[in-house]
Amino acid sequence: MKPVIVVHGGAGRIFKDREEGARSGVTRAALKGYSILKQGGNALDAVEEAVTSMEDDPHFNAGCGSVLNEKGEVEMDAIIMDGKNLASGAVSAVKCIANPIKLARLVMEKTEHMLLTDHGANLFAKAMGVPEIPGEKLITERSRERWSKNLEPDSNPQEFKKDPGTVGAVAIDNEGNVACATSTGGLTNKLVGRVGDSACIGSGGYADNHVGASSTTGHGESMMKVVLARRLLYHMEQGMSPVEAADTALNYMKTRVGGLGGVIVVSNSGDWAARFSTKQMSWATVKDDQLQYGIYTGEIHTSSVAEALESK
Ligand SMILES: COC(=O)C[C@H](N)C(=O)O
Repeated sequence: MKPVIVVHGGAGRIFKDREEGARSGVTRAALKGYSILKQGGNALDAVEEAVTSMEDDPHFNAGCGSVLNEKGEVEMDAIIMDGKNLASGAVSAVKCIANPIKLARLVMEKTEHMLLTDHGANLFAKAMGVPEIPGEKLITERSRERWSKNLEPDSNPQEFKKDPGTVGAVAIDNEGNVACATSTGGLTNKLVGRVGDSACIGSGGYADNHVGASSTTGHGESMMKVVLARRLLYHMEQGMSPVEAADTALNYMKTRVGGLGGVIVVSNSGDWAARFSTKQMSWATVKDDQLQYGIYTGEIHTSSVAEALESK
């Protein structure tokens, strides 16, 4: 099987001054994940690496750069899933951790559980030797500014546009295993303790070697109502292509509950899609040593991996 990776850096509205940062952040993440796959690495390692790269990038609403809750703190959600055996691990409302996706992987691999939340997730991090960092280190000037303007959370899902930047990745490796990973700071001014789709299996992501893997972004409560990540894989099981399945699931979410969002997906035969019902979503993919990326509907830039690495 030829390896493929697809990543997203969040659906919503990306302000002009953030576009270049979002494009280079998603391409960097896709190239990092792909280089693991090219060296024979597995899909789980590739999606973890890609998401870690975007958690560390302050352009995105995940890890450093996360939006702030009503009390001005960062609380993050993340999930990772292995399509080989349907194992998955997640953390929700976790604080003071640089890379929630790594903690989610530890939940998957080192516990009998699938989701640890809030204080329990931090206790587990401590037990695993994951360093706690001051919460301030995750806060950027921009997220503080947006919080202090007291922007309401996006209670109207149809106008979902304020907090792009959730990150995610899906991949298939040369053994045909698929995996997904998703990580977010959630919604600005959310209530303390609010858990969104990105920590919930089937909503924020799903991976099954029998069909493929998906990672989602958008208005979390809407995505949870329609179980977006699993829904689109069902459509593929029913015979749709990744593009048709993604559009059908997004359209259902829009018409049924009025929610907007975006998805990335890779099938177990290596076909992929990056689709969104919001104005924008940053995404990038590498397949056959070719990088493609974009932000607006219809925008697709293409270059070889070699060219892309040279210009980095
Ligand atoms: C683009 O923003 C998001 O994806 C937010 C995330 N889905 C949440 O509701 O927590």
